[in-house]
Amino acid sequence: MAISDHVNLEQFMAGVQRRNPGETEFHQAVYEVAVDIFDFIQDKEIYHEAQILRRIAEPDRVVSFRVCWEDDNGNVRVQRGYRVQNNNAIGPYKGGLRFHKSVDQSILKFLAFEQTFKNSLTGLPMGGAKGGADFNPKGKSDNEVMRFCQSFMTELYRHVGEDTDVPAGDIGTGAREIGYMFGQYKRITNRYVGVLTGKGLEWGGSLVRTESTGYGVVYFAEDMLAQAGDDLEGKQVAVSGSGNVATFAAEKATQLGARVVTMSDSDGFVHDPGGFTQEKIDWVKRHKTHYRGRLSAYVDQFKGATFHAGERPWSVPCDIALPCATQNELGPDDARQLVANGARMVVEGANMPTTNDAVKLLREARVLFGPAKAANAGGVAVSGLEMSQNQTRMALREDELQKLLREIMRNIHSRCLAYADPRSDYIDYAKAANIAGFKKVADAMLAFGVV
Ligand SMILES: NC(=O)C1=CN([C@@H]2O[C@H](COP(=O)(O)OP(=O)(O)OC[C@H]3O[C@@H](n4cnc5c(N)ncnc54)[C@H](O)[C@@H]3O)[C@@H](O)[C@H]2O)C=CC1
Ligand SMILES: O=C(O)CCC(=O)C(=O)O
Repeated sequence: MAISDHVNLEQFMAGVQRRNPGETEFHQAVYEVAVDIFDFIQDKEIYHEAQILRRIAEPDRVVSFRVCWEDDNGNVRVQRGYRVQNNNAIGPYKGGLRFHKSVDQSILKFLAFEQTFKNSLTGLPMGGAKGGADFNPKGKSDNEVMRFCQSFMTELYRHVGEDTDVPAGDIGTGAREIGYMFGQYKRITNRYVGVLTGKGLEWGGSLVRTESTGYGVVYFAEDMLAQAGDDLEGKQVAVSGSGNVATFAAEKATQLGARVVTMSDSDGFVHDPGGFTQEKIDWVKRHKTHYRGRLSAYVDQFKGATFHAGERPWSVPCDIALPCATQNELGPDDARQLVANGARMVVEGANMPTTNDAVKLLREARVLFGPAKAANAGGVAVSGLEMSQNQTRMALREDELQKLLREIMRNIHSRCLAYADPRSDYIDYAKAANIAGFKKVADAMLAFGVV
C-alpha cells in the first residue's frame, strides 16, 4: 500500500510544517491548495502512489545568495537574494522577482508554489518560480538601484536562461529594474536572449505586458459576473494598492463602466467618492512610478477625496473588492465588513491577499471569490507571449496581444467552470482553480516517473 494512503490532510500539513519551520506564508499557501486537492485525489490512487502533492510542495531548488552593493555614500550594503524554482514539469521556470524589505524564504516559497498552479491555468508551457531580495528600493537613488540590480544579476545569471528559468517583475521590480538586470546579464554572458520578461519595448519587451495583470483581473471579474448574469456597469469597486496591478485594474474597471472609489499604499488609503477617472488614474501612475511619491498627496490634487492613514479600504461600501497590493491584506474582520456592506465579489489582483479565514467567511456568505492564481494570471500569460516573441524574433501587434489576453482570461474562467461542483449553485472558483491547475502539472509529473 502506498505511504500516502495513511496520510490525512492534518498529517500532511504537519509534515510540511516540520520540514519548513517558521515559514508561515508557505504553510498557508500549501494548506489552501491541499484542502482541495485531498478532496480531488481521494479516489485517484495514481496521484497518491506517486506522492504528487508532496512533491509539488517541495521546491525543486531554493538558491540563496549574498548581494553586496555600495550606496551613494560609499557604504557597503549586504542583502540576501533568492531564486525559488518550485516546479518545471510543464515548462521552464517562470515567475517574478520581488524587491521589498519583507522578502524572505517563506514569502518566496509561497509565491513560487502558487505560481506553479497559476502558470498551469494559463494553458501556456511555463513552470513555477519566484525570487527577489530583502532590498528596499524606497528612497534609493537610481544609481543605487542600478548597482544593486547589477550585483543581484551577477549571481542570478548562473541559475536562469531562456529555456531554463525566466524571471520578471513583481513588487518593487518594474521596467527600470528589469532594464538594469538585463543590461548586466547581457554584459556577463554576451547573449541577447529572452531571459527576462517585462523588458522595454525597444529591447525585446512585449506590448500589453505592463497592463496585462490589472486588465486580466478585471476581465476575470467580468466573466464571473457574466456567469451570474450581470456586468460591471455602475458597480462600485474598492481597489487596494497603487502600483502596476492596482492602477491598470482601476483603469480597465473604469473603462468597463464601474466606479473605482479607493486606492491605497502602505501608508493608508484614499477614498474618492466621485470615482477615479482616467485623468486621476494617470496622475497616480505618474506620481507612484515616475516620482515614487506617496498616495496621500492625491487629496491635495483632487477635491472631494479623503486620505485614511494606516487603514485599509475594505470599510468603504462596494459591490466588488479588488485587493491588488500584497499578501494577507484582507483578513476576517475585513471580510465581515465587506459582507455587512453587501459586497458581491472579491477578486484577487495581488498574490494571496486574502487570508484563509477570510476566504472561508466569504464562501459562507456566498460572496463570489476569484483567487489570484486564476484572476491575476494575465500578467504571466503575456510574459509567456513575450517569451514566444523573443524565441521567434517576431513582435505581435497590440491588437493581437489584447485579443490573446482576453481569450486567455476567458479560457482560465472556463477551466475553472470545468471543475466547479455541478450540484451547487455557488461556484467555488478557488477550489476549481486549485484542481484545474494541479491536474495538468500532476499528469506531466506522472509521465516523467519518479524524478
Ligand atoms: N506585476 C505583475 O505583473 C504581477 C503582480 N502580482 C502581484 O500583485 C501585487 C502587487 O504587485 P505590483 O503591482 O506588481 O507591485 P508594485 O510594486 O507596482 O505595487 C505594489 C503596491 O502595493 C502597495 N503595498 C505594498 N505593501 C503594502 C502594504 N503592506 N500595505 C498596503 N499597500 C502595500 C505599494 O504601495 C504599491 O502600491 C503583488 O502581490 C504581486 O505579487 C501578481 C501577478 C502579476
Ligand atoms: O510575468 C511573470 O513572469 C511574473 C508574474 C508574477 O510574478 C506573478 O504572476 O505573480
